[in-house]
Amino acid sequence: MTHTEIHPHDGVPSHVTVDITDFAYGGQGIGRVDNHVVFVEGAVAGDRDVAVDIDVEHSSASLWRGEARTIGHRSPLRGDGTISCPAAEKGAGCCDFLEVAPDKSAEVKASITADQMRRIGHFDIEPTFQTLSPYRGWRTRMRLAVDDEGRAGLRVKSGHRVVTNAVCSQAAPGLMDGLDAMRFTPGAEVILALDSNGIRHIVEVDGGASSKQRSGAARPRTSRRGRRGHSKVIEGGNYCVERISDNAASTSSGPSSNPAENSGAAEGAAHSAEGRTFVLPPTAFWQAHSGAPTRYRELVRELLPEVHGGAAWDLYGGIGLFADILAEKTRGPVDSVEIDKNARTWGRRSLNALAEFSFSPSSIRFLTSRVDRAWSSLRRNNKGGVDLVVLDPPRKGAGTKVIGQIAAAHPQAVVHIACDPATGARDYAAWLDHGYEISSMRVVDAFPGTHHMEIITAFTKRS
Ligand SMILES: C[S@@+](CC[C@H](N)C(=O)[O-])C[C@H]1O[C@@H](n2cnc3c(N)ncnc32)[C@H](O)[C@@H]1O
Repeated sequence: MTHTEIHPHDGVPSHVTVDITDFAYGGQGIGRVDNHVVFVEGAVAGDRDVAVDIDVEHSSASLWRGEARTIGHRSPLRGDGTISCPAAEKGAGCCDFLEVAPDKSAEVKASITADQMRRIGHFDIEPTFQTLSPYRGWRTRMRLAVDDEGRAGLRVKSGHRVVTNAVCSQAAPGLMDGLDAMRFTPGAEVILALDSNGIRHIVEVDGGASSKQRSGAARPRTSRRGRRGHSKVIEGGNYCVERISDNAASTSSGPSSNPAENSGAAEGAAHSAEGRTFVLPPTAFWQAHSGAPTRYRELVRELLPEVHGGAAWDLYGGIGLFADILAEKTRGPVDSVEIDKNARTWGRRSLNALAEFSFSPSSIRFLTSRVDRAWSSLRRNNKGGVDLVVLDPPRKGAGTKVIGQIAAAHPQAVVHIACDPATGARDYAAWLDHGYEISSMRVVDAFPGTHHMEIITAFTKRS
């Protein structure tokens, strides 16, 4: 049923009643009123007779945005409402997909992915989907903002206000405990990491605020000033570690109620994946879901063929989560390319800690470079060409130019991991344009309770 109501403002009504037919990538429900598309927060595809308060300020003549006030008939995709997030209830922009039933979430995300592939990539596909346990308490890494009073918390969905004194239900047990009592530098950011030994690492890094905006505690000694959202890892900062579970004995300097007093060199956080231990700074990239590193390694292993005597690239490689798998597959050289200059040291250290190898550890080379500037080194290192490629770019994707450059080296098989279906669709279409076909696309519900997902796609060269 559709129904528009009263108080038109520049042609945009203040209330409508709609049926919700689809999901937007962003988690909102989509309904239609005549020729108008309505994006509805809090609505789920399949809801009917949804009364919507329209946000007139943020709507245009053709696209209206609003929030569900009441749901006439609930969608079968809805959960029973028993899962909640205290931080989201206070306005934090964290858990924005809790209306969808946990056992339907992966399927819904696969259909959102298929929709993005069709609209942006202009190809049809039905991805398979997988869940990842646990559904709540899965996040081992968090980046928090610090408010004017030095309290750390999550930002509200749209805006800069920081939600404090509320735990996000994504957080692994203990990750956010006791934050209310801690004080940090106003304007800074706080990284929390819970490692596989049950050690919590708390690092204060520069949040990009000017010194005039700061007050109170001293600046982190070794941090560099950076823009918010800048992709470089900011090193140093005030740091403390503490043991919050009985999994292992801690050699930490904490606990402390004031991490700002615990300035010191960053120790590594130990994370395990498929039984392998990777040690890396808490500020470096590591997959957020506790089960993701193992699952992704299993998928990369499953989706790539063995090419003994070949060569491989692990692009956007982090500390080399996939490099040893590529080395096993090729028994030849693997180049892991990563922009973070610490990755080489920590990647090598983690590799050297391996007790057994089915490959030569020296065959894995860590290159510190942007991927789009690594071609001459990669060509020099791989005169015989490359056979296998894993690429795992950040949310903005690799871009069509980079895909073209990889494709020019003619790898026979590629696994491309995308955490955004829109940029993923653009990049995947570029592979199709360069003579590759999709042999498998898996959507993993790796960010449960949020609208995010991970898409792991295998391509093979068309003969
Ligand atoms: C999604 S993470 C994947 C890391 C790794 N594959 C893993 O799973 O642990 C993306 C990585 O790309 C790195 N990165 C971002 N932009 C880059 C670029 N232009 N060139 C090389 N690495 C980049 C980031 O520092 C980050 O480590």
